Amino acid sequence: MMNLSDPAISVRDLRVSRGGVEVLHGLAFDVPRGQVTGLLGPSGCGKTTLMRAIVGVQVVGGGEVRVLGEPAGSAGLRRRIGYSTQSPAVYRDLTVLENLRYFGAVLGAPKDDPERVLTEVGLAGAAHQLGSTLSGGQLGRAGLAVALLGRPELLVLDEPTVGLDPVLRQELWTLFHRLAEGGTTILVSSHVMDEAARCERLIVLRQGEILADDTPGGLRAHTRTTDLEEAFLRLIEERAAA
Ligand SMILES: Nc1ncnc2c1ncn2[C@@H]1O[C@H](COP(=O)(O)OP(=O)(O)OP(=O)(O)O)[C@@H](O)[C@H]1O
Repeated sequence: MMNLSDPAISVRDLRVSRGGVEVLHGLAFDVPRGQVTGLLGPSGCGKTTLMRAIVGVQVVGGGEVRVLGEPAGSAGLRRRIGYSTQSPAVYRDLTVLENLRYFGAVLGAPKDDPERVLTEVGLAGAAHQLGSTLSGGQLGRAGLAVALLGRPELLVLDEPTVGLDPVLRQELWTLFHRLAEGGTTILVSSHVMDEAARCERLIVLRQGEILADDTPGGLRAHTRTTDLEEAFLRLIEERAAA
């Protein structure tokens, strides 16, 4: 049995190779429940690979990944995790609403869930548009809507705010915090450090290693700067000096 105080995600000595090259070099960290944890780091540092390992679709070379008390990839976790990727799988010849009804049925989500999630991601106005006609930002939100179907306990969101205007970005962050207040655990990646301030906890990755695992406040205090972009640079300098 799992305790509510147990971490939602627990990673130990995780090693992953892609295309014959090791891209995650023995990561270890926990993600607390009911919080928004940001996975931050530059393009190519391994964020997507790490998320794939957590949702159980990545072959791992070593180590342990436990999610909601079970080994990553367990069949029982399928409906408990919502995952949105950077290239959302949305059928182009179905409308947004038809897509959500289809995925909702596959997941066994409540009948009115498609309408609920459409409103939550601000896509109700595009409900009857075909997948093929969506803009990049709309497509991303459609993928996010799919991830919200069935109210999963854990949301793993790969760069969900890329390409969105500031108003929409703000709305999505408000949604993430509202979901977290309701007990949902959220792991969200971003390559822009200004989004770090919106997270309750941060895991900063660089070249397949963890540079920091802290709160935004802790990171600012440790690096003696209020600017998280600057904090990132100081962490790199610190690592180089060590
Ligand atoms: N199929 C693959 N074959 C070989 N190398 C790969 C493959 N997929 C990813 N990589 C490499 O693994 C590393 C980590 O990639 P990953 O997609 O996890 O990074 P990321 O931090 O998510 O980047 P981005 O923010 O640009 O999406 C990169 O160096 C990438 O080039």
